[in-house]
Amino acid sequence: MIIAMPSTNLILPLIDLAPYLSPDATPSSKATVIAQVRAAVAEFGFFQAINHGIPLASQHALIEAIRTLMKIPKEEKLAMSFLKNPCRRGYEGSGDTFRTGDKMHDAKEAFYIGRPSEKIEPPGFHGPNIWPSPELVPEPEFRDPVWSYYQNTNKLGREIWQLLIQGLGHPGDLLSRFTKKPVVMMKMIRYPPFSATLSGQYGIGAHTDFGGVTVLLQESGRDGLEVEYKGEWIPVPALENVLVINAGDMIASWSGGVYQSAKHRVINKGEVERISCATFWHGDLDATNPFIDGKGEGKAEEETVADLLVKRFKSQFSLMKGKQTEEVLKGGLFAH
Ligand SMILES: O=C(O)CCC(=O)C(=O)O
Ligand SMILES: [Fe+2]
Repeated sequence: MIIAMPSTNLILPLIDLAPYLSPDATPSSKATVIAQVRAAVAEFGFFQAINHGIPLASQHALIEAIRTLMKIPKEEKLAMSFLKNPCRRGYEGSGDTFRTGDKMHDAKEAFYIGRPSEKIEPPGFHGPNIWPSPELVPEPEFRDPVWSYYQNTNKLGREIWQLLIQGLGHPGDLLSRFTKKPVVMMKMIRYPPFSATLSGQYGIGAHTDFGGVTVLLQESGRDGLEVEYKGEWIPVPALENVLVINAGDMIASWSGGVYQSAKHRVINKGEVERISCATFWHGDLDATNPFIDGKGEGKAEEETVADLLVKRFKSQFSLMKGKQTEEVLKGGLFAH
């Protein structure tokens, strides 16, 4: 297989979040970080973050938990398939995702959890998470570290949203306008080694994230992520304790194009599997652009978070067997 090699020496900005997040942050140290984040996301749509507040032990435990889960027998994973789940939690098999325009299915496999709620309401969005039975994977080996990391990343996603909001000149607490019960989905991913992918197949094909803030943890040393910048692919190294943060299409649209939503893809060229975890921090299902005070006109401005989620699902699963797609859509399911 011929892989286009990244042809650039560019690196994504690396931002130290401590002067914003630490208890002794001052208005001026916070302003510096707000400006750095605004500049990075306006230019690249992405940045790398250090001193982000997620303990290293929590990151390591999560990576191990994902590795453990992915090793259980295939039929046990398929029994938890997200395609059968009424609120799109659970297991996505290799080959389940196919974006319109792609030549091949993604090689990755994934497992989703989200904000848990007892009731499935509305169908397709909010509901309980599913977990492997403790006999199969004891809770300390999956459920506990995953839930603990989810809470950490959920907290960080909120902070990043506030940084971006302030970068547009609004008070950070504008966030409360669209986050009463926000959709915050976490996708734990395994990319097979290069030798186990088909010729021409990507781990995850080029795409933009469609929603709000994405916080990505990569297993350190397992490179593979590339971000498009002015027609070139910038490789993003997988560094220990460095998170990769990016804005989705909804932020690009809500910000009137100030922030970019950049295309990115993953090719695992290594001879070992690659583990990563992306948290997608969106907003309330009925939220529309909070920056225009409900006065905006035109389709893009009226699109709700729920509309965007459904649209993405339709485009990613367009080539699934017809009947299955219909059933899944009827249930209001969607995917990232
Ligand atoms: O695994 C990665 O490095 C990127 C994942 C990603 O882009 C996504 O899930 O949307
Ligand atoms: Fe992505």
